[in-house]
Amino acid sequence: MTTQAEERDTLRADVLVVGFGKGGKTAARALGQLGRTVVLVEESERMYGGTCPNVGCVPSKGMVHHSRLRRPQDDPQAFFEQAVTKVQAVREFMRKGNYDSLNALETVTIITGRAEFTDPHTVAITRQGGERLTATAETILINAGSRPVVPDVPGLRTSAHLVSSTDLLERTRLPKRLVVIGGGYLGLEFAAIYRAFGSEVTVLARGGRFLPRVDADVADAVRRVLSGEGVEIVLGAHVREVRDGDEGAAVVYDLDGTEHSVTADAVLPATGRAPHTGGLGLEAAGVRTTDNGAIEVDEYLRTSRPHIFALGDVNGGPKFTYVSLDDSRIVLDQLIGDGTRSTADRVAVPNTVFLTPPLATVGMTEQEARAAGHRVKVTRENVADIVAMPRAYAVEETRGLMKFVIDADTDLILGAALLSVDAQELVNTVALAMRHCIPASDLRDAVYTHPSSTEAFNEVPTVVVHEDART
Ligand SMILES: Cc1cc2nc3c(=O)[nH]c(=O)nc-3n(C[C@H](O)[C@H](O)[C@H](O)COP(=O)(O)OP(=O)(O)OC[C@H]3O[C@@H](n4cnc5c(N)ncnc54)[C@H](O)[C@@H]3O)c2cc1C
Ligand SMILES: NC(=O)c1ccc[n+]([C@@H]2O[C@H](COP(=O)([O-])OP(=O)(O)OC[C@H]3O[C@@H](n4cnc5c(N)ncnc54)[C@H](O)[C@@H]3O)[C@@H](O)[C@H]2O)c1
Repeated sequence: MTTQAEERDTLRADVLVVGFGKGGKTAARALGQLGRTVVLVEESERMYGGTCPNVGCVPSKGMVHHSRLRRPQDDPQAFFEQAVTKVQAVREFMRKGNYDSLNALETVTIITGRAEFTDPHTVAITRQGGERLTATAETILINAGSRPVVPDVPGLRTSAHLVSSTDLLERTRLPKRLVVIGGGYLGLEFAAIYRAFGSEVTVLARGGRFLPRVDADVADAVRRVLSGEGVEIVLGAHVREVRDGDEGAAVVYDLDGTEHSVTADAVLPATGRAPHTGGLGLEAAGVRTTDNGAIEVDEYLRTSRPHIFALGDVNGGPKFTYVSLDDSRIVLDQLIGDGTRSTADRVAVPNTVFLTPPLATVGMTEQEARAAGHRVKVTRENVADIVAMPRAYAVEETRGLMKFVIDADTDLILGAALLSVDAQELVNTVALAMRHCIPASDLRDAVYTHPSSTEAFNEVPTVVVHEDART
């Protein structure tokens, strides 16, 4: 039974959103604009807008940008400090913009506090300082994001030199020697950023193959770019221990049966992120999780309680801002549309590792295409050799390559890997072509602006380096 005081402190809304991430805020705005009452609960006032604008995509790409502007005569520490200040100012601008744009809607109430389910329709909210209130709604959207995983390496979690990506983005002291454990998205982006700012950087990557999710020729090209910038990449490293000492942390690893050690004043584990479900009280709501700790959802993002949806990183799908955004489209379609949109509609979702030049990929690798039974035609060219793309020379960035994997029988594009200037933009055009079954020859014969990077598409699909024989 609820007491009178609890009744008074209970917020009632049509929709309750837990977490101010991309999916949650987009859905909250759309529903609020339609006149639905929405309560959005965000645990930290520093996180209005979620991970991406505060401690993720936007500040990290800001740091990529600033790191490339450093000239040899610039003092590394002073330059770095200025860059952090500028990037944090953008964060503040975006944080405020995110808050204001939702707060401006009369139908939306933002509560800053931590939400925990007490039953399938209710959450208890604990504000900073301990004040508690409750919120209840017919429909609930969970958009609680993810948390970095710190591997269970002796000495790592207690090391004074352990840093997270958030720590690195916020601190104004440039690490002299950075060791990155893990060679995925975050590891490689941060390695390149801090190297360009002037840190000595070592990436310890497990497994014998660099970037296992791309073809070996592309991975080699990426490795050459990073090594050329002075990033040391150790493949097949098994990190055994982190030992703090006077000179910093000694990161001890095995390589081919021999023990090695590298000393660092900052150690960044970049070994993946896990869905942030701890403390949500999902049991009280009857919401099931998977073996990986993600909230279990169907293709419409409904959880095991059909009135509760999970959007973004917390549902265990690909961890990208644009996927969280697409999740909001699916949920909105369930709530106010015809209910047909689902995760199955996602075809040719591209992604980019924001190196310099960026690596952008979409669809299948050459290996995957063959495994899927296609007769494959591969076209590939080094950026420096693409006559149709003088932009690479104009902007002095001729590193990298472009590669297309094409179905040799249908001429449909199966996948592409673009390591080149502007790749983060180019890949979206390829993805659109793939989604709409536009053949490679149409991409080749289209009229593009000049001098642009897209012009490369006039040429690269003609440079065949391999075609599987007909069987
Ligand atoms: C350094 C870095 C760089 C990245 N770069 C890119 C990139 O370039 N491109 C890209 O697409 N993706 C990138 N990502 C991934 C991207 O940031 C995430 O996939 C995306 O932000 C996830 O959004 P979301 O909607 O799942 O939730 P989030 O934006 O993570 O929001 C979840 C919110 O919920 C709040 N919350 C959690 N639990 C509770 C609770 N119990 N009560 C109240 N509030 C709660 C959190 O404080 C948080 O604000 C990057 C990630 C990192 C860390
Ligand atoms: N540009 C972008 O879109 C971008 C940038 C940064 C982060 N992100 C997102 O953030 C998430 C987290 O990034 P991430 O790079 O941490 O994860 P990730 O999954 O991309 O890479 C983790 C890497 O760490 C390795 N690894 C795991 N355990 C290890 C261990 N004990 N020792 C050594 N290596 C180990 C894995 O083999 C893998 O290569 C990603 O899923 C990604 O979606 C995206």
